[in-house]
Amino acid sequence: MYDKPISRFDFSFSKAYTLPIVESGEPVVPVGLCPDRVVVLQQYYLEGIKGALPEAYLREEVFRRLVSAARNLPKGYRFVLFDGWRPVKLQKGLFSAYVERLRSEYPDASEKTLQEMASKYVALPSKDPARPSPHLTGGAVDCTIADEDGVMLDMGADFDETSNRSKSRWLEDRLEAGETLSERELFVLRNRRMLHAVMEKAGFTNYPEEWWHFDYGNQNWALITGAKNAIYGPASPRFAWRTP
Ligand SMILES: C[C@@H](N)C(=O)N[C@H](C)C(=O)O
Ligand SMILES: [Zn+2]
Repeated sequence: MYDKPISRFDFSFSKAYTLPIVESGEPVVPVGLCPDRVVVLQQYYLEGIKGALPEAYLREEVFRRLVSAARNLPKGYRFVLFDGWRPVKLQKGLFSAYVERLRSEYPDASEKTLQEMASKYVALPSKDPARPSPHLTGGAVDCTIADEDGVMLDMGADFDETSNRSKSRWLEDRLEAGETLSERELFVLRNRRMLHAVMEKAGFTNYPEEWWHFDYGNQNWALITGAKNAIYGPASPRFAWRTP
């Protein structure tokens, strides 16, 4: 069970952003209404990041696919959703916070270099209809799995950890290189494979630098699946009284 290796993909945002988008017009819906399968833990709201909201939102089909993926988890297990749809203000807040962190680590690096480095872990903020940041489309999901006690599985790297350990294939690569993994690492490998397998079965693709980030319907997804176009451009939930 869960012994299929996580596949390799040579991903690049610049390639993904060249793909056409044929917008489906599907609504962006709240996620908190299916807590037996998906627990919402809005990490950026909890951390007080500007633009973050207390509820999570996804395109309707993405939400349905996430719920259907949860049905393939072991009994009592659920998804924990750290983030879904993002307003551009939040994408900008995350990007600039990370650029500032990198600036203090690399004081001599140019602005262009810092932005290139930052975009490995936070997509460039953009609501350009031809190249939107993935989370602005409502088609990107940052998630993990919790067991029947509500404890998150050990994935070997924290959510949003900016290190090599976050690579989805971190342990696959070490195994392929002939390394012997510890008991804990074998457990982590099985947990990552479980997450990957259930998400892939539900039609999601994974961003190879982050074990927690999955896509459906946006340009990242179109690049990895070979679909001729993405179906989600930038979108927003309907807020009658507020524009985020
Ligand atoms: C910030 C992180 N959780 C994430 O979602 N990164 C990807 C690259 C993104 O911003 O789309
Ligand atoms: Zn993400």
